[in-house]
Amino acid sequence: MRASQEDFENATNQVKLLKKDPGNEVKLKLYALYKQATEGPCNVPKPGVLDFINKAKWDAWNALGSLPKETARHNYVDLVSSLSASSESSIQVTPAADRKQPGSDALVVTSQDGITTITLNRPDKKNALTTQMYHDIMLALEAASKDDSAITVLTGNGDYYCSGNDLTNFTDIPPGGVEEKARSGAVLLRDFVDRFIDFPKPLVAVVNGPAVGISVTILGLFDIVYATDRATFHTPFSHLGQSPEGCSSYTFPKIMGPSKATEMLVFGKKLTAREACTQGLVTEVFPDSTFQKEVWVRLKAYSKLPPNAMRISKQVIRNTEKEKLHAINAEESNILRERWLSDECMNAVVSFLSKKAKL
Ligand SMILES: CCCCC/C=C/C(=O)SCCNC(=O)CCNC(=O)[C@H](O)C(C)(C)COP(=O)(O)OP(=O)(O)OC[C@H]1O[C@@H](n2cnc3c(N)ncnc32)[C@H](O)[C@@H]1OP(=O)(O)O
Repeated sequence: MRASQEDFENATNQVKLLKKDPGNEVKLKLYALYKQATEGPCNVPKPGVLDFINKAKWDAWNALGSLPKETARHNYVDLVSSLSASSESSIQVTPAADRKQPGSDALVVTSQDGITTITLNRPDKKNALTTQMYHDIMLALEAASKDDSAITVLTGNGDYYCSGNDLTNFTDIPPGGVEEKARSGAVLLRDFVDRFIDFPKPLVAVVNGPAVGISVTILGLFDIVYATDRATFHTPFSHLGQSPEGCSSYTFPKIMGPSKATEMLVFGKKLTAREACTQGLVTEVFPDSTFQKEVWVRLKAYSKLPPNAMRISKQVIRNTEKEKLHAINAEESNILRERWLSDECMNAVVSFLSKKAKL
C-alpha cells in the first residue's frame, strides 16, 4: 500500500519525537527522501567541496536520481516507522556562526620563577589548535622572546598535550573559496613555524599527554622535550591526505634517521614516549605520577642559570641552520597548500567531521 500525504506528514512529525539519534547515515537518508518527496529530483547547485555538511546532504539527495515523489514519500514513511518510536532525532545543522567560538582562554600564559609558560587550554577538544590559537601562540612567543624570563615552556591542560590542527578549521571557508582558504592556511602555517625557528631563548615542551600532528612535528624545533610516560607521538599525515610540516621533513630524518622518520611521517607510526626518547625526539621520559613535580623542579633550577649565557648558547647551537629551516618551512607550507585541495585530504576531513556532525 502506498503512503498517503497524511501518513507522510505524520512521519515528519514522528521524526521530531525520536529520542535516540539514528546516526548520520540514516539522517542523510531521511533528508534525501524528504527532499525527493517534497521537491522531486535534486535541483540545486552542488555545494563547494569544503562545505562538508551541505555537500553530504546534496550527495544523498542527488543519489536518488529520478525516483518518483510517491515512492520517496512511501520509503520515508517506511524508514520512520522502522526507527524506534522511543528515539529522538536531532536533524539540524548548527550554522558556523552559531558554533561556540573559542575565547582567548584557549591559551593561558603565565610567568613565574623565570619561566614563561604557554598552556594550551581546550581540554575538552584535546587541545586541538584553532586558527585563533595559532595567532595567540605567535603573540605569546613574541612577548616571551622579549620578557625577562630565562626559559619558555609550551604545555597542555588536561589529558592531552595537543591533538594537532583543529580539523573544523577546514569548514570556515572565506568568500574567496577553498583556494583562498588553502592559501591563507599556508601563510598562517609558515608564519607560525617561523616563530619557532626564530625563537631566541631555550624553548621547552612539557608533553603532558598524547601529541598529534603539528604539535609533534614542531618538537624538532624545541631545545628540550620532556614527556610523561603516558604521552604518544603521532603524525597521521598520509591518513589525512596531508604532508609533513613544522620542518619535520628535515628535522626528523636528522634526529632519528630517514627510515624511522619515514615510519612516522609517511606511514603514521605512533611512538610511545620511550620509543620517541630512544629515537632522540624526546629528551627524557618521566613516570606520569611524578611528571609535573620532577619537570618543574628541574626547570626552576635551570631558570636560575644566567639568562644571557643560555640565550647565546642556544643561538650558537641553532643559528647555523636557521636559513635552511626557513626555506624548508616555506616549501612544506607550499606543498601543504596543494594537499589541502586534494580529494584525499578533503575525503579524510569529511570523514572526521561527519562522525561529529549534527546533520
Ligand atoms: C594552519 C596550520 C595547519 C597545520 C597543519 C597541521 C596538521 C595536523 O596537525 S594533522 C593532525 C590533525 N589531528 C588529527 O587528525 C586528530 C583528530 N582527532 C582524533 O583523532 C581524536 O579526536 C583523538 C585521537 C585526538 C582523541 O580521541 P578520543 O580520545 O576518542 O577523543 P574524542 O575523539 O572524543 O575527542 C574529544 C573531542 O575533541 C575533538 N577533537 C579532538 N581532536 C580534534 C581535532 N584535531 N580537530 C577537531 N576536533 C578535535 C573531538 O572531535 C571531540 O569533540 P566532540 O565530539 O565535539 O566532543
